[in-house]
Amino acid sequence: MAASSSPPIMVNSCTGKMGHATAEAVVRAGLQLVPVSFTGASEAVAVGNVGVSGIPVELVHPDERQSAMQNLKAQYPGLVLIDFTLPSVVNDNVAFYARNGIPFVVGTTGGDREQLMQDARAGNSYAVIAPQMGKQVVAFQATLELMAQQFPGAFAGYKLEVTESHQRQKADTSGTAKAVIASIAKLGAPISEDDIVKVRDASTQTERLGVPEEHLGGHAFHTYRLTSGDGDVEFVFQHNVCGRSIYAEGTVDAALFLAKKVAEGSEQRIFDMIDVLKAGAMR
Ligand SMILES: NC(=O)C1=CN([C@@H]2O[C@H](COP(=O)(O)OP(=O)(O)OC[C@H]3O[C@@H](n4cnc5c(N)ncnc54)[C@H](OP(=O)(O)O)[C@@H]3O)[C@@H](O)[C@H]2O)C=CC1
Ligand SMILES: O=C(O)C1=N[C@H](C(=O)O)C[C@H](O)C1
Repeated sequence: MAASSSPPIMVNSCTGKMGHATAEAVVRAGLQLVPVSFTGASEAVAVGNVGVSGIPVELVHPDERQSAMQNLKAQYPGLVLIDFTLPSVVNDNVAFYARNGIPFVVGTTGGDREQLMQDARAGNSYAVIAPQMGKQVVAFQATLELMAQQFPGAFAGYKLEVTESHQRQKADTSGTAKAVIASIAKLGAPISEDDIVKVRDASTQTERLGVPEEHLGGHAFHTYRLTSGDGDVEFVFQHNVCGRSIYAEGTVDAALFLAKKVAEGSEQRIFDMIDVLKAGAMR
């Protein structure tokens, strides 16, 4: 494997909101953005390319991606892929990356997560896979997980209520919320993923949750409320994010971390963002 502390980075898809923000963060970090991006079959492809910080990035239709991949592997040794696509295509993409033996970072949520992990493992892939890339939110997740390990059942008998609010177009239930309830379940207050309340309408977002009008198109407001059986005690954990730069910066950290792991020939090959944070690899 090519050793690289400064790997060429390809972002799929630069036509999407997170993909574009991440590609911009790659450029901001002074790293080499591969000027090619796999994208969906929508009309965006008709445009042929998309500009990222003034760099024209060629768009590749799913039908063309295998032949493009051959060229990219030859042209960009040490390549790291980043995937911010859609829950409906993430499994197919991960299987494709794994088949091609390229290290990858997956921020895309949803899809069949068990299958996704299975495909990454079957390909013996180097990968960072996480539903949340924002450093401080990852630290919160890590803290909850530590609390669950140290004090399992500490919240037994408590009732958990979870609300997540995102931009109208978000198809799936928050992957972060799903991960957080898995930790809270170990603390003794389990709920089903179906019980997570999804808010997607603008009036509830602005009037009830306080989402600023200008961030209706890009926000992630999460509230986890734990109430004791008798109603006398309440804990509320909340993280409210406007915009996408917190995730884009964290994703660049993940790509650099992964390139280092490849260069070291690390035995562990699959990581999450808690691993990246613990390694002190988040700026
Ligand atoms: N881990 C984290 O920290 C974060 C994760 N996310 C997750 O990232 C994902 C993307 O979110 P967001 O950017 O808002 O979504 P968008 O809808 O803005 O972008 C999705 C992009 O995927 C493209 N796409 C569709 N099919 C394919 C394909 N087969 N190959 C490559 N690209 C394809 C679409 O292109 P086209 O229009 O041509 O179909 C579109 O540009 C979601 O799952 C979201 O939950 C978001 C924020 C943070
Ligand atoms: O789609 C988004 O925007 C986000 N998705 C991730 C999730 O599903 O948890 C992370 C963050 O909430 C933003």
